[in-house]
Amino acid sequence: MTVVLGLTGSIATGKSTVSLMFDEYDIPVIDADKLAREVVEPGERAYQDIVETFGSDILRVDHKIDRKALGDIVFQNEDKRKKLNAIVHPAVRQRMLQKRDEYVQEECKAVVLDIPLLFESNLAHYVDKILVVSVDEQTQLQRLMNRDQSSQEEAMSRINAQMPVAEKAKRANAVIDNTGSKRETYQQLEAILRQWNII
Ligand SMILES: CC(C)(COP(=O)(O)OP(=O)(O)OC[C@H]1O[C@@H](n2cnc3c(N)ncnc32)[C@H](O)[C@@H]1O)[C@@H](O)C(=O)NCCC(=O)NCCS
Ligand SMILES: Nc1ncnc2c1ncn2[C@@H]1O[C@H](COP(=O)(O)OP(=O)(O)OP(=O)(O)O)[C@@H](O)[C@H]1O
Repeated sequence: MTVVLGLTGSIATGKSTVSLMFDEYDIPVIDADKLAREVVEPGERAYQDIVETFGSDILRVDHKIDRKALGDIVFQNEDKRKKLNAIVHPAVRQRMLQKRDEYVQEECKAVVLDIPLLFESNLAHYVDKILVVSVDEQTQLQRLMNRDQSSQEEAMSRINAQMPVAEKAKRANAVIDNTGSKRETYQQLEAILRQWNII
């Protein structure tokens, strides 16, 4: 039986960093952020809906969606964010579950669903176990600003668009504290996967 692992955390707490570590164990990862980029490519249904809802000002000269411009809109305004979510999330969910089922059919030992909004979007029932990647708020803010070269204000508006990571940690089956080095994070992941008899 394939164990379906839900990997989550809050923005910039280290989900992508941890998701890369599953490679080491040949455990496949389905990345919701990546699927969310695929479903808004020109020609896709969600692309059309986004242009109709937000106008052509959010398009680049090559007609692709200007993610920075759209992000500036939706992370400042909850109603607009909900509208974007309502367009993008159903398409992401459909692709994610299709991929999950393919791995289950292949009888993989485990498959990871890397979903930033696992709790916010009530997706916990799609997975068997939930792993939350956590850091303290100061580290989260600093890493986000460094990674995205963003101001404190921009970073805070993104952080505030999600459930606090401490809240997510309370609902997890296991928590990885990613405040230390990547090596320490890797060791925690390994211990959890052993405990769950996945490796
Ligand atoms: C607003 C958009 C265009 C900004 O794109 P950008 O390339 O700047 O960011 P990216 O997609 O890489 O997301 C970075 C992180 O932001 C956070 N985030 C993204 N969307 C949301 C959202 N709707 N609500 C809360 N947090 C979000 C996640 O932690 C994500 O890992 C994009 O995030 C988007 O289309 N979001 C809606 C779809 C979505 O919810 N994706 C997240 C998981 S499915
Ligand atoms: N243990 C660590 N030590 C130092 N830097 C780290 C560590 N873990 C992650 N980082 C850095 O912090 C930033 C955020 O990490 P990452 O992109 O993995 O977060 P994320 O949770 O996937 O973010 P998002 O929600 O935006 O997808 C990245 O620049 C990453 O290189």
